[in-house]
Amino acid sequence: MIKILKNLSVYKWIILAVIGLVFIQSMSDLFLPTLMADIIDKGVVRGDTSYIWKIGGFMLLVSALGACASIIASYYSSKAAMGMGRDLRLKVFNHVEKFSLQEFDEVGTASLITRTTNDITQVQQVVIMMLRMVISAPIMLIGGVIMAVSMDAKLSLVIVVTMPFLIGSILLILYKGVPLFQTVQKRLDRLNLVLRENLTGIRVIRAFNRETQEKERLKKANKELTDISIKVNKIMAFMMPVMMLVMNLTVVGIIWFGGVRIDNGGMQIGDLMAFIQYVMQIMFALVMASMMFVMVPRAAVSATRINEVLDMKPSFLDEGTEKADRVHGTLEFEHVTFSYPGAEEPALSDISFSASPGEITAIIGGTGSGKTTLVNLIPRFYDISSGTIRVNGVDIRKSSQDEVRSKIGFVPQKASLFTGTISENIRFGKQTATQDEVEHAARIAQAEDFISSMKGGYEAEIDQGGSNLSGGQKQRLSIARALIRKPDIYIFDDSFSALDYKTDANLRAALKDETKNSTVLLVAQRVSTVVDADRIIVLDEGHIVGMGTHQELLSTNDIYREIALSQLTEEEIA
Ligand SMILES: Nc1ncnc2c1ncn2[C@@H]1O[C@H](COP(=O)(O)OP(=O)(O)OP(=O)(O)O)[C@@H](O)[C@H]1O
Repeated sequence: MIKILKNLSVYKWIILAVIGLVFIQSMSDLFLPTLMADIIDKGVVRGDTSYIWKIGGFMLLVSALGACASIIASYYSSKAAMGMGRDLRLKVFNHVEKFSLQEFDEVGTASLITRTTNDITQVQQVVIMMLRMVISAPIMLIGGVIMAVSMDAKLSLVIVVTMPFLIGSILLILYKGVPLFQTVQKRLDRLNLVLRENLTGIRVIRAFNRETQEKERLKKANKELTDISIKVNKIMAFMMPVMMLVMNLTVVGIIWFGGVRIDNGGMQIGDLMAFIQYVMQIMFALVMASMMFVMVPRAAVSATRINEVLDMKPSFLDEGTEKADRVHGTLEFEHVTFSYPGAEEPALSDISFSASPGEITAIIGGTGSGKTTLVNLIPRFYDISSGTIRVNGVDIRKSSQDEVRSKIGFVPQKASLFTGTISENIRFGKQTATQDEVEHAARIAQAEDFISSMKGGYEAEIDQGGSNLSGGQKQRLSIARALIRKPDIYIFDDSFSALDYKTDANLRAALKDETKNSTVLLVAQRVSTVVDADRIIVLDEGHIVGMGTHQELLSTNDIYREIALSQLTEEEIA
């Protein structure tokens, strides 16, 4: 929590102002009962109206000052807390941006979202409370005790008796409630996860008629969160009644014993009324403090969750400085082995090959053979366990990730687009691209026809996740986005599978010219897509089990022949 609060340091002047204002407000609150005692004892009892007017006016002034200080303090404390929330969200987001996919897998996207939103809001709320109460509660407590004792030390014994009850019951409630806060946040994570899966997977859920089961799943996660929240609130709900009970009993005790003291002539009526107010202030200070004790542990849980993300070191550092431009358009894998964290077997073992400019290297293999894993290693989404990968003749660990990625045009297996226009989505690959470049990329990616048939053409809006486009259209835009960069290395991860055979063939033909000075890595399921490749790598369970041209592999590689025969006729193969 303290670590998170350090983020407030940029607002130190605002905080100092809040502290000053809260101090003024607390002092005026402490001063008022004494003035009231004065009015009663010297004005009301003696019938001195001018004294009542004089002190009454002064009381109004003091309260006005206190009220102004309180309003301005509220404004500035909210400003500091909200500012801190904004900064933290940005900080977490920027930090997460540096993560490799390994860290994403570890924390989970749903949890990252909860941590950046709900957890930060929890901390934000507690900061507002803290700024207001951290100063005023001790002042009111200590000031109240001093004033009460100075008014009547004997009567103060009543507080000494009741206070331990109050503090004891608050501690007991906290002891029961606080451990549950962690569970509340975890269950919120879970609810977010189920919600996210449901909303993003709505088509599949409907197609498989899984609505009922999914509703049940959501109901369960929702109920679990509700149950634990109710449990926590039930415990916390005891707090107020217990405190009010003790407070009211204390007041009854004071009136009782105070009445006796007034009867004996040891105390004046105005003093008793002021005394009651001071005791109320002491009790309220304790109530405020206990509210802090409820909110701080909850926010501390959130702070820990935020810190977990902030403290998470990317599994590899981005320390390389070399320029990746020794031999343009080349890609080399040298004895590369890679295992996912926690996996028993490596996903890729001893992968070696090299590709030169103008060449197409295709990767083919069964599902789960490691094709996507292999291409994900090139932009350094994951770091390899051993071996070397060279892009443009430079070891990717010796260059910065930005440098390596700037040389790559990556088309992922699942086309993901962003809200915005078609041309904005294509320009995602190169911000500075001209309209001609955008159109050229779209033409090569065989996207021109469908773009021009859309209302607004290149300025047509794309819905969230590209939901108003077909799978093949999304795929073509995602290809255009990579082409526009004119990179040294093109990576197509099974990017042609959503295209019909004709478009697939046209696209590959158009690409040939475009990629003369680059190297192309092409993951494919269809043999027809890879027949013209200069080199086909056959992957099986993470191993290269064959490498060569279509014809070479047909005669030498059983696995490749099997794949080819399952898809093409004997004539097509020949
Ligand atoms: N993020 C991950 N964490 C752990 N294991 C993973 C992860 N991604 C993939 N794997 C495992 O690595 C292996 C290779 O997966 P990969 O996605 O590379 O296969 P693929 O050949 O691309 O398959 P497909 O053709 O179905 O896309 C699989 O056994 C898979 O279970």
